[in-house]
Amino acid sequence: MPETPAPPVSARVLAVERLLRVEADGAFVARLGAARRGAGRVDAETARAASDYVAGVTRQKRWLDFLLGHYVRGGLGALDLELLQTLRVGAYDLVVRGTAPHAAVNEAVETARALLHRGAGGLANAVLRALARALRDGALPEPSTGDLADDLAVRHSHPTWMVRRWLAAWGEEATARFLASNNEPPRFALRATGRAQPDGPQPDGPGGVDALAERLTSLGAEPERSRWLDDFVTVGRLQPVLRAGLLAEGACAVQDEAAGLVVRVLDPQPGEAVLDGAAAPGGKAVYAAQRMAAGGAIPGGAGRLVALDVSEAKTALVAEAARAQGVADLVETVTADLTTWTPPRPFDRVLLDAPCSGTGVLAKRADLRWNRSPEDLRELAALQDRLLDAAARAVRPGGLLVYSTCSVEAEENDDRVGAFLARHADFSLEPVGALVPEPIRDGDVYRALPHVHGTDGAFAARLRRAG
Ligand SMILES: C[S@@+](CC[C@H](N)C(=O)[O-])C[C@H]1O[C@@H](n2cnc3c(N)ncnc32)[C@H](O)[C@@H]1O
Repeated sequence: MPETPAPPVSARVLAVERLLRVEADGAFVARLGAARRGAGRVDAETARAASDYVAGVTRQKRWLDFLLGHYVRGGLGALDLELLQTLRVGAYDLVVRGTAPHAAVNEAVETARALLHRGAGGLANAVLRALARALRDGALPEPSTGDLADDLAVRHSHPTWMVRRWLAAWGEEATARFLASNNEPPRFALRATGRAQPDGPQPDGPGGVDALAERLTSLGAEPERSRWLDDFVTVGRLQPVLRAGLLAEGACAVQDEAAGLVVRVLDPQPGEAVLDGAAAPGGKAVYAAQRMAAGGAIPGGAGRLVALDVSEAKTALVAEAARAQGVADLVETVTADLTTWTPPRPFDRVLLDAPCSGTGVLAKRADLRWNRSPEDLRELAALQDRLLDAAARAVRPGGLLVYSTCSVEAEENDDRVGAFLARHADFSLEPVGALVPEPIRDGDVYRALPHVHGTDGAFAARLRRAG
């Protein structure tokens, strides 16, 4: 008997199944997506559409639950979990994606029936029709608790404790813009590696960016040149880039412009000894090595970048990226705990891209906002101080230490630099100056903010050791 092929699964059903697993296991959204692909009954387009739903609903769930709570008698707590997720996907379709109400409601009814029973379909129909009517009439419920932090947190779907901190630091207008930007579908930046035309002549533009842009255009990826870096482009969707194998081939690397600018702040030079003390998965280390290689001939083969990370599995990723992008001979990987590691020699430049809360990358890491707590910030600050002290021991007299994070919290950025300088009289803050474009500088330091610069959030400071 020939096997009957399994019926295709709809993107919304697949999204609901994945959302249930996210809630049950706390599994990271991106990895979940990867794990389900290739299961047979789901084609690539359906899997991609489901991933978009999972990321979007995960980001917006506080706002979606607030809306749905107005139309579900007895409250959301009484619903089957499958039905709750189905309603979230339906509400996301309606209020965020702007899917036609008829289609959004029908899809939700079908999803509820497929996963539960007819009755669930009826409830989905009633709830989402009521929501669609409110949307049509411009009468969506708005949070109004009288507590601005709480109201903004619900409206923009963030934890209240985070919003309270940003309000205190930045005020209402900037906070609201930041929150909104964390819910925008992110654009992805790609760094040209000089290998976009491996068999052709030396490509034009820094890092062969023109050749890369040409290839991306031919794939329909619609690249735009980066506003901040002459060797970066941005694209709206990564799928065509992945499908064409450009990453595996080493033709480009996925790296946010904000991360690329940290390497510009480090400004590694050919022939120097450079340490990246928290290197995995290697985006900055590999870019730094490429800048060193592109900067000119290395006298006597001197000049190497040591990429150190505490995680052995992740250090392997650095080596892999260095190989794929053609700088394996410049990058030496080391698996060690930086706080107990003895540097084999003094380094001209040291980068410490510290573990952090990641509040600058909330748009890309859909689940991150729900997995952080105020205690994390305190623990991270203590770890950042220990790592900074360890990194400082590796810097030669007269050498440079660059401290960076992908956080927007002063407690992880400016305050750590201030505390470091108070502990280390032999270091002083050196302005980043023209190493990064003027609009993305903040006094002496580099600070990228998603709602201001359209990049991830990031911070970097140059700390010069006295000679
Ligand atoms: C923000 S990530 C680095 C990202 C990397 N610089 C890049 O651009 O791809 C921080 C890294 O610090 C590493 N790390 C944490 N504690 C460490 C320690 N004690 N010693 C060395 N590395 C550590 C983590 O494993 C993690 O890979």
